[in-house]
Amino acid sequence: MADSAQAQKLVYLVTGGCGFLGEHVVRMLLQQEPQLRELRIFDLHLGPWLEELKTGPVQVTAIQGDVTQAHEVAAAVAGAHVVIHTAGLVDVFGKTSPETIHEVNVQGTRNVIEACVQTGTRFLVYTSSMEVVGPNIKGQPFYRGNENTPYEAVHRHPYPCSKALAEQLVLEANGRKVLGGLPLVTCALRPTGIYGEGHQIMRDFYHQGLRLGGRLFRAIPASVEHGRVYVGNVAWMHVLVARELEHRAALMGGQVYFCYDNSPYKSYEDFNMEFLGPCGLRLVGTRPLLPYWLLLFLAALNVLLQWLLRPLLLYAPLLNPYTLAMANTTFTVSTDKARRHFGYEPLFSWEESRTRTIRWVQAVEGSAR
Ligand SMILES: NC(=O)c1ccc[n+]([C@@H]2O[C@H](COP(=O)([O-])OP(=O)(O)OC[C@H]3O[C@@H](n4cnc5c(N)ncnc54)[C@H](O)[C@@H]3O)[C@@H](O)[C@H]2O)c1
Ligand SMILES: CC(C)CCC[C@@H](C)[C@H]1CC[C@H]2[C@@H]3[C@H](O)C=C4C[C@@H](O)CC[C@]4(C)[C@H]3CC[C@]12C
Repeated sequence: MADSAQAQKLVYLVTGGCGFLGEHVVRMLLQQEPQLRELRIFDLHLGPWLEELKTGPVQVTAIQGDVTQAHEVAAAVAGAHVVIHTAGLVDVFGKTSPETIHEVNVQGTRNVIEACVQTGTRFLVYTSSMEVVGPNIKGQPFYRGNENTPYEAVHRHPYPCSKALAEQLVLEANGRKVLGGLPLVTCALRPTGIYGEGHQIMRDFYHQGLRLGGRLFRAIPASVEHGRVYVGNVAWMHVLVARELEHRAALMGGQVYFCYDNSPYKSYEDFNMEFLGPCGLRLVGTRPLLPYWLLLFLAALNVLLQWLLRPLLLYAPLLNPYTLAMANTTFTVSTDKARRHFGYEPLFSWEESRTRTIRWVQAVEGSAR
């Protein structure tokens, strides 16, 4: 991002820095970005682990704030060289209202962009999602596609709708003049399903398997491929993009990149078993135990129950028509755009990613006892 004369001069801001991905981005920056002077971590909920970071050579500034509040965002952005905007509401289970998802993901992103423009920050990296592309509502497969693969991106669910709108805002902001007259340089990273240490849904599946006597029951055909990428590699891509945006602004500005690594192409459940298997769980069935129409019926029933129970309690199971469509539609990427544009190579091999994730699940198991 800068030459050696600027060593230890840079100020970075990570929004959502206490989330699953955000924490990995924060730790990766501290390990891999020697030019960092100050790292600002902006989140609605600050984690206690931030304290341990404050003893290192880089000034770590924790900022409790809300991306929907423009003044809070502007105060955090002022004076930062780079903003990595990972904050977002990730909800495909109906826990939050569509309005709130829109407010956080779209208005929050708009606030980040405006803060960059108003305060003179020139480099903005946005964490988008594969869901900006698909799977679409028609359930059409996206088989090992890349950033240029034609695909009918049609969304109805609030989460992908919000991510698509926010990504569009970020890309359109590329080239806008920021305070001081220089152009804003933006780009968007689109992870597929992220896994690794801290992945809440993996934890949920693990606990569900324990409750079912060490078994999970196959619901999705093994032939349906679902793209997955290790969190450490996604974090590494963010760090590299942030570093290279200045030098390669003409090439990278306004671009989108899928996040990828060497994780194998598998179905969602078979992929999870790469970690849950060594932790003692078994996936029962070589074929789905329930026919698809019955799963669809149960998914629809869950929506009805969620609606009926809403006045009393929050019922938000993993299975609903949207998550079923996500898991049951092939969506995998195969691309080298990040390597060509900014020299990305995965920092963690598949074996390392797998070992680290298994170790983490085992630690979750230990702490649950
Ligand atoms: N997890 C995945 O598989 C995945 C895949 C693709 C893209 N993404 C994207 O990556 C980003 C991070 O996702 P994650 O899985 O780490 O989710 P996460 O929920 O673990 O992290 C999001 C963080 O944003 C913070 N946040 C939420 N609302 C906020 C607000 N109003 N103001 C400030 N901070 C707020 C949360 O407190 C949390 O720490 C999101 O933008 C998500 O859309 C995630
Ligand atoms: C049919 C059930 C038995 C299985 C349900 C699995 C379901 C909870 C999983 C399947 C696919 C998962 C999503 C996918 O990995 C990608 C993303 C993109 C990201 O932006 C947010 C998370 C999300 C939606 C995953 C959520 C959990 C899903 C739907």
